[in-house]
Amino acid sequence: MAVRVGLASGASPAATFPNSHLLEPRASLGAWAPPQQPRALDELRRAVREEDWARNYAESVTKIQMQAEWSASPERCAMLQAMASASRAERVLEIGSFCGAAALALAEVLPTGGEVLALELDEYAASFAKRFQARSSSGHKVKHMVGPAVASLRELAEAVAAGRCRPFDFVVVDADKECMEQYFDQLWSTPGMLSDDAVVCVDLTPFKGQPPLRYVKYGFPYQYQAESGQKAIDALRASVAASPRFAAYEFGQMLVVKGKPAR
Ligand SMILES: C[S@@+](CC[C@H](N)C(=O)[O-])C[C@H]1O[C@@H](n2cnc3c(N)ncnc32)[C@H](O)[C@@H]1O
Repeated sequence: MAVRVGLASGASPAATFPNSHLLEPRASLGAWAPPQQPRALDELRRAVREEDWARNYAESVTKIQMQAEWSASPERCAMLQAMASASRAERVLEIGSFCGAAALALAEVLPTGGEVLALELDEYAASFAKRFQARSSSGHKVKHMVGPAVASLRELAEAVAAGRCRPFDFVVVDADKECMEQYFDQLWSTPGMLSDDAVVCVDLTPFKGQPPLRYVKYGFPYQYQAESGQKAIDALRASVAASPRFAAYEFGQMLVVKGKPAR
């Protein structure tokens, strides 16, 4: 009868073929690993965390007091990537792109020829995004429009009407809460702005993306304060739920909306 000698028998893992590689000193094993390229998106996230956003605002580098926490988390990016891929999106619009974490993540899953158009109020945030897009093989798919999103959307509506802009398949609304319903209405009321199967994701996180912050001079310590935006969030939720035009789902702090097919 053959005697089976396995690890459970107490044999040294290095004493049995083909485990001889375990005898190699650790340092030489490293030679087998391919060099790890840090992803541009990881580098972007680190740089956003390390940036002094309070000082940028104090020194008028940015228009509003921004916060590193606004940047899309790996989980949010993965969720957006999964939805955009599942809906076979080619053209993506992001309203409120900050330093471009979600825009770059979405660009990574778009097919060749796909495009992410990132709308952002602040020039500094947009140029921050461009630095990291330049280091990514998908970065060329991201284009920017800088300025108030209401004005950018109006410009886009004109371009759509003139046939200079194709409909968007996937939209992320993640800017100020005050105008979120206006952005939503601009998207759905402009003929040709959205494709028939478009998916629109609206961020529902209170306080996120809210400008400008008020500096409260009374009390101690002095601090900046922002509106939570909760009223605007509730109003959009209610109007979408009441409309026979939409099918909506809520998850991951987002309202995900699709148009219902006409009967
Ligand atoms: C929560 S952050 C966006 C995060 C981003 N989606 C990401 O993936 O990291 C909100 C952004 O909206 C921008 N924003 C706020 N009000 C805006 C407006 N009226 N027009 C355009 N952008 C605006 C802010 O400057 C900020 O960068």
